[in-house]
Amino acid sequence: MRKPIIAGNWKMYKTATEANEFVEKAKGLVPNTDNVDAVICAPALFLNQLVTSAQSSPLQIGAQTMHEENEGAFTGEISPVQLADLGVKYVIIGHSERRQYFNETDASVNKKVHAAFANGLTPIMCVGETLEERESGSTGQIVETQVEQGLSGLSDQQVADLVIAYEPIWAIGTGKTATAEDANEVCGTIRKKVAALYSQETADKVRIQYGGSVKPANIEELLGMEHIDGALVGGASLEVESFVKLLEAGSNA
Ligand SMILES: O=C[C@H](O)COP(=O)(O)O
Repeated sequence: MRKPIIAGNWKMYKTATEANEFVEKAKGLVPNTDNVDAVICAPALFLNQLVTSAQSSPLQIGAQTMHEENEGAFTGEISPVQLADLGVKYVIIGHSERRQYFNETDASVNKKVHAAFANGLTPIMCVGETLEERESGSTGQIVETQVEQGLSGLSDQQVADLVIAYEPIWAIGTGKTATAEDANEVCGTIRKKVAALYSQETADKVRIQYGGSVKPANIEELLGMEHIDGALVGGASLEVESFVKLLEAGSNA
């Protein structure tokens, strides 16, 4: 059985003070980690302080993006070496907002996934279709291509260790959630693609999250689905109370 992973993505929200207060409060409330992985992906500015504050608690800290090079003249960017040095464990790669506003492509996502592994970070690789793509019936083909290109050149072990987040773009921050059945169907398509590219054994190990308007009211149904192993959560991860409820659902899944 795959261990559920609930990851909050704070995006560009919270001040340093608010971020600290959240982690101080949340870290004592994270349920039994044998049953769920709990991650907060915070703005890069706060990673240092949050890793320190979450130390020796089950809460793990992740980044929201990174550059693919270890170092260099890339003004404003943050490297995998710098993240790993801080003690960051996870990094979101290729979130749809990065693809849409910062020109990230499947090719750059693939480079970043390799760079994350090379530095001991676990990538949360995001895939998902637009509303137009869904309506034209090309969801399966879109996510299969994103998976194939994003994973290109990885070993079986690396694929088994990474996390894939399926986020239909039309469901992000809109209050519209894919039905649990629809989300499960696409997560199943992703797993089947991993099996075709690697092996059934590897596909059975990779954890696939659903993301898009996940909240305490809908998480249980989503986690009850065969191919959904967790959630990547924006809005509902900003308040301790709702984040902890999501973790509890993960722990009981
Ligand atoms: O990374 C998280 C997703 O973009 C989902 O955001 P949301 O839960 O606010 O819809």
